Amino acid sequence: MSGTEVSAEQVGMLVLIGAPGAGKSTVGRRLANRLSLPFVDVDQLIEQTSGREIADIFATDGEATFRELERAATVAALAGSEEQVVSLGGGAPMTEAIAEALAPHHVVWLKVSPGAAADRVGLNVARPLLLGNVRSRLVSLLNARTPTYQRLADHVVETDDHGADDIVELIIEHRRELERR
Ligand SMILES: Nc1ncnc2c1ncn2[C@@H]1O[C@H](COP(=O)(O)OP(=O)(O)OP(=O)(O)O)[C@@H](O)[C@H]1O
Ligand SMILES: O=C(O)C1=C[C@@H](O)[C@@H](O)[C@H](O)C1
Ligand SMILES: [Mg+2]
Repeated sequence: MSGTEVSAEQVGMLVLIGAPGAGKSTVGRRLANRLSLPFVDVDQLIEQTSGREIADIFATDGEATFRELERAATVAALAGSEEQVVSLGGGAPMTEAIAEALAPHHVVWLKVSPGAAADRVGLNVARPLLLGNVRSRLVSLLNARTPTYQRLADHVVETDDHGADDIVELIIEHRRELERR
């Protein structure tokens, strides 16, 4: 295979998990382009289907309402075995029904340190759980979530020292190795 496109044969559903700022949306979109696969960003899907921004759902209805919308949208996106790339919300794997729905798929954890994630997300108010001291919020989130990300991932990619395009290539190379086995 030559050029920028890569065969999608045997790729299966590829799901990106990780903290806010890990690069799930950015890497997911580029990966899907490279593999010529559909791309689903569940945060965007929730915003499109509800007609509301996630920050507004958190502020008006609270986190529990958002988590229920997230559960329904994510479990639906993960149903079946369609060849696609799916980027989850940062907290999605903490919901048990979502963790269970990940089991049949190839799950890639984009690992990021709190410092690198804070530098990437900056002071973007579209991330309601990071309001206040972004770095210390990320430290808390990562402490609580790292064991779950670790448990659910089939493949871990360290992102602090790699640009998004490099990460796309690392994931594609790993997939090729899996397919050769
Ligand atoms: N590997 C990388 N190196 C440097 N910057 C990156 C990298 N990946 C993503 N970014 C940048 O970091 C910011 C956050 O990335 P992105 O929105 O893709 O993260 P996310 O994991 O989807 O976060 P969230 O969980 O909040 O949706 C964006 O500005 C993006 O351009
Ligand atoms: O880390 C989290 O819990 C979140 C991350 C975002 O992707 C959104 O799903 C939402 O802002 C919650
Ligand atoms: Mg995102």
